Amino acid sequence: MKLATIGVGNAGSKLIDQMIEFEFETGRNLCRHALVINTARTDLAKPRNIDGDRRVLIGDTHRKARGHGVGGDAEIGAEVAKTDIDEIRRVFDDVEIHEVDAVLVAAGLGGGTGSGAAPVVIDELQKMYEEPIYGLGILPGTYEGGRPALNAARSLQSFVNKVDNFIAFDNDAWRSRGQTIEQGYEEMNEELATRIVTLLAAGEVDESEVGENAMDSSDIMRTLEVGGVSSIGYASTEVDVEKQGLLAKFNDAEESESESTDAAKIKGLVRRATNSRLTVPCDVSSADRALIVFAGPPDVISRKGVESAREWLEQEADTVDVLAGDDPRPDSSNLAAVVLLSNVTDTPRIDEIQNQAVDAQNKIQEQDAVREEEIQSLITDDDNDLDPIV
Ligand SMILES: Nc1nc2c(ncn2[C@@H]2O[C@H](COP(=O)(O)OP(=O)(O)OP(=O)(O)O)[C@@H](O)[C@H]2O)c(=O)[nH]1
Repeated sequence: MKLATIGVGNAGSKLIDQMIEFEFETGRNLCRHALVINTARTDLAKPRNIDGDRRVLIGDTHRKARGHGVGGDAEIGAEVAKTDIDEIRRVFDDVEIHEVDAVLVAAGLGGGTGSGAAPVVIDELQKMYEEPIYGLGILPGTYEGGRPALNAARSLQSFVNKVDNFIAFDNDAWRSRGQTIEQGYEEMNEELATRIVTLLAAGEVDESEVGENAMDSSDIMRTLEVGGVSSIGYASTEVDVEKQGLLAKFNDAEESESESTDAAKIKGLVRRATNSRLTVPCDVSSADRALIVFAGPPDVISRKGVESAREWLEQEADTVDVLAGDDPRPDSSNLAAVVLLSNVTDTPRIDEIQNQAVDAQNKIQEQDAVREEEIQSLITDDDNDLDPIV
């Protein structure tokens, strides 16, 4: 697949940057266009793989932002994106949209810029292009408190309603003990970039150059077109280079034995990917559609294994809509299986965020009511202090 990628806010920009890094390292070419949008000048300077003219600072003339971010305020995030929409549109104009299959917008939903500005950006993209728009959103951790949860709950709803599919990543599920938050983020970004690029870069190669088992970008788009929230599972294994070289010399009996071992390994890999820590924890059987990409040297991808893995996933996901295909990487020293679970409806963390957001909203309303009462009593006291008119 070929993508135009847009990072909104700090987390969104870091993610796009990390995706490009992973691409370089593995010889892929998924992100044909990459741009980042932010309200904080210092954060905008951080990505290592984005050209200077592909970084857009918004809200620098807004009295509450002034190039320093919006401090978690999603309303200001949305406001500055609307005010500076011409600037954003001007940078979009340079995107050669006919070169890409879809647009991916990434954002941290707990932040003011990510949650507020990203939906405005998506609205604009929809006005400009016919191509599908996918969202990649990071859900804030419980430890961050009510405000990020409230931002996320609101933004999630508008993301899911607007985009063609929303791929979620849960910071809570990926947090490890004994790390600072920053160290944790770095690792999480690497994990997420590995999954998203391995999945979406399948089908980037011209069909005529690869075998009939190759995954096509239209298969991925078909799986995503059901909309809703999606989750991704991943597992990989080292490839035995020696054995690959020896395979051709096997006699018939040895070949069929080795074939069934390879088939079992392929199925085992898909099982491991499905039962691994998913980008957002969910009940696998609630998926509407699913897809498996095998990325690695084509010689080690047993057809029998692919078919039995596909059948196994059909049962697990309780859907007949399961596609499987290869992303041939002849020089790779490992084989990865990525499982996309599309439109999953049973996602406990999303329910939790919604509850956390309701609590936060109630608390804000209570605080507002107390403040209102205090103001009223001050006014009344002031009235009482007035000298009687004689
Ligand atoms: N996984 C991951 N999550 C991050 C990272 N940085 C921030 N987050 C999460 O994303 C949310 C938003 O943070 P930022 O992206 O810094 O905020 P912003 O969208 O730039 O908005 P403001 O700072 O309010 O202007 C946070 O609440 C965290 O949940 C990161 O590098 N990786």
